[in-house]
Amino acid sequence: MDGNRRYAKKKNLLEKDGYRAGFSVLINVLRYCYELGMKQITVYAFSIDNFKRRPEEVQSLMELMQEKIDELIAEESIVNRLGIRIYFRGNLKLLSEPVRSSVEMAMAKTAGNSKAVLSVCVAYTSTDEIARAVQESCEEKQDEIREQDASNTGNYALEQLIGVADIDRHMYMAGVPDPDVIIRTSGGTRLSNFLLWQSAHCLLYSPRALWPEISFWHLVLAIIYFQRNYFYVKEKKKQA
Ligand SMILES: CC(C)=CCC/C(C)=C/CC/C(C)=C/COP(=O)(O)OP(=O)(O)O
Repeated sequence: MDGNRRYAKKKNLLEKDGYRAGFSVLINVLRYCYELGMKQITVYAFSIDNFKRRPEEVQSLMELMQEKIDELIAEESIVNRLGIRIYFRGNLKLLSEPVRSSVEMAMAKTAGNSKAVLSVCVAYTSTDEIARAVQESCEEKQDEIREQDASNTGNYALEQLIGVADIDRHMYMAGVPDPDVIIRTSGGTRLSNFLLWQSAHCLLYSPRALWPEISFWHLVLAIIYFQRNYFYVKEKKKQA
């Protein structure tokens, strides 16, 4: 959801109002995706690198997130009306205690929704996700690794103990199908440490519009782009 601050500057708004506009667009996009039949939506809301921004900016974004999470899970919210289950994915222990509580409450309160899934990546970077998943996979196989150690043959068969499927299971994104398309707004064609593991066969679509300018038609164009390239993606997945 790139381009909120640029949008604020362009419209002569305060930075935090750029983020507010970004959140409103997220709600619209959720509705459009639902209407267009997309069942899995993942948004990159706050990276681990974003913690390095000015403390006032981080604070204001966290406050906004907390306020908006409460709106998202209100009884009559769009999320509940459409039956969307929310997951927050990332290194959640890096969040402050109040934000973490809101995030956990949102996951618990929407656990009964089953029509679609919204994954919100917060305190997330792909490299952190991969490193943690590898560490956890090793921890899980500790006993076997120790046994090999004790046998003292010097021949480690780690590739038999830890494979792609083991690492997959320990990802923050575990259980979410790999994305078909990543849409990066504001014209950038970088992944910025987002879903690196999961995007092996994924298309990247980058409309010039800033995130708060994204409309229904931008999504329709993204889908057309996907449809035109679908057979290539399908073939690549088959060969993988
Ligand atoms: C509850 C919930 C999910 C809230 C999400 C709110 C929201 C829109 C967050 C986006 C945050 C962010 C750091 C975007 C990157 O654009 P940028 O600000 O870096 O923009 P720039 O590239 O113009 O500087």
